Amino acid sequence: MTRTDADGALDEALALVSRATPEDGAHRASAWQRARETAALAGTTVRARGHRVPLADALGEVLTTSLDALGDLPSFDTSAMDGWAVAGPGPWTVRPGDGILAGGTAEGSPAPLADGEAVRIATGARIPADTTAVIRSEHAREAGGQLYATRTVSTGQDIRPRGQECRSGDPLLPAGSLVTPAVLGLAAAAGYDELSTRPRPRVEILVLGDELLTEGRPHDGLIRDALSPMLGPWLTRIGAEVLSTRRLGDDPAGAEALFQAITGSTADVVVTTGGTASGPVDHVHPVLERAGAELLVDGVAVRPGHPMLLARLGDRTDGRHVVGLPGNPLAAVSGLLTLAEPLLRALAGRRQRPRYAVPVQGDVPGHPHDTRLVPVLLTDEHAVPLRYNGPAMLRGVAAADALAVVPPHGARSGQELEVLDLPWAAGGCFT
Ligand SMILES: Nc1nc2c(c(=O)[nH]1)N[C@H]1C(S)=C(S)[C@@H](COP(=O)(O)OP(=O)(O)OC[C@H]3O[C@@H](n4cnc5c(N)ncnc54)[C@H](O)[C@@H]3O)O[C@H]1N2
Ligand code: MOO
Repeated sequence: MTRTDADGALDEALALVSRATPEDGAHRASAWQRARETAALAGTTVRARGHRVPLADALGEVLTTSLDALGDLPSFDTSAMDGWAVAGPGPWTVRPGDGILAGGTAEGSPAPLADGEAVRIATGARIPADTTAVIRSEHAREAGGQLYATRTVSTGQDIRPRGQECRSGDPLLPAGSLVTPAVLGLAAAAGYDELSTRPRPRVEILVLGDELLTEGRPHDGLIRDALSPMLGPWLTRIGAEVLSTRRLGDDPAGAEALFQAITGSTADVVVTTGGTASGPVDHVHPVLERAGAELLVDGVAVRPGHPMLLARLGDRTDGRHVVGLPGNPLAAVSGLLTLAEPLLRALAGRRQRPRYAVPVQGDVPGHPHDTRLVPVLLTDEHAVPLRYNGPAMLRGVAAADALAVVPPHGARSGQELEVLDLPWAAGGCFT
């Protein structure tokens, strides 16, 4: 998408989502799918950075330039099998000595074969000049210094010719490709030591709340902070570089610290938890307003998680983003999947996750107006909803493979529901 297209689409999305005026005045919530699109578009408009990194550090990043062949692959004619290199029709006279092994030789190229000559050769070894075929060891018999084929030999068999996979300069992968373990292997095979990639988006996590304990059992109205241990690893799994996770209080000093953290952060995305609702110590909205942030999403018609928000500081191309996750733990997961993941994927230059649907097992109750995200187990045939899916509960999601997207009014048994794989349950999670 060009900048202009992306800008236009973002404008359109924003016009639809912000400041909607429902008759009941209930909220200005974005529709769930629209909120995801807005988050993705917000990331798309940010100008891409690039860096060159050693191969291992590029895993999970996206190529900023195409991966072009630095030379021919294979770079020499290669034996595909252990056996014999032969020239011309048999039987052949066996060349004395150890044969040709994979790897370099002190003498450089192996000596050419004379017509009627055979030499032992290993898989991956260089083919001597004038070889016409390789015969697998199990398809030949050696007797009295002569080699006899036990099967018909066709010209060129079991020889991998130079350049079979690619010629120098051939594009192996386009810019924008995700660097997977297979890409690392290909890049190494092609002779690369470094790759040009887009750095992972940097994220800072701010966990708000005075009632949070960092160790021991909950007691006396205090609860354990469930989000600090969860969000860093989760965001890392979806491709972010997590710079820090800090806890801030709900008091005025906490609000000031939040303002300083949001305005002074060097991260591409600040993720906050808690303080998104309208309670007396819910500081996120006032702090964003004071910071001059633009609210791109202010509430989403999804349960749990409806107070989630997305804001931008600065302009579209260089701006930084704030994702405000609700404090209820499953509501925070909902915000992570609805806003943080699409934004981070776009900032990383990755395509959005492919959408797919699975029939649900059993009727699933719906919210009258809002989408529900419900933890499910995936079987070969069904998405099976799990209990303990309340906003304050992690028991369901901890046992789940995915979250099912349940439309307003619910779903009937067998109805196809979109599912959002959790990063550890789906294939392709290597970061
Ligand atoms: N008057 C209204 N009240 C509430 C609304 C509303 O629309 N109007 N929305 C409710 C919904 S829905 C949610 S979700 C929460 C969102 O609350 P906040 O984002 O402001 O979060 P807090 O009030 O700070 O905390 C809510 C809840 O979550 C617990 N919490 C917070 N942080 C953590 C943590 N790190 N680990 C574990 N649990 C955490 C906190 O103790 C509260 O129980 O607001 C509703 N209220
Ligand atoms: O929707 Mo709240 O987000 O119920 O937990």
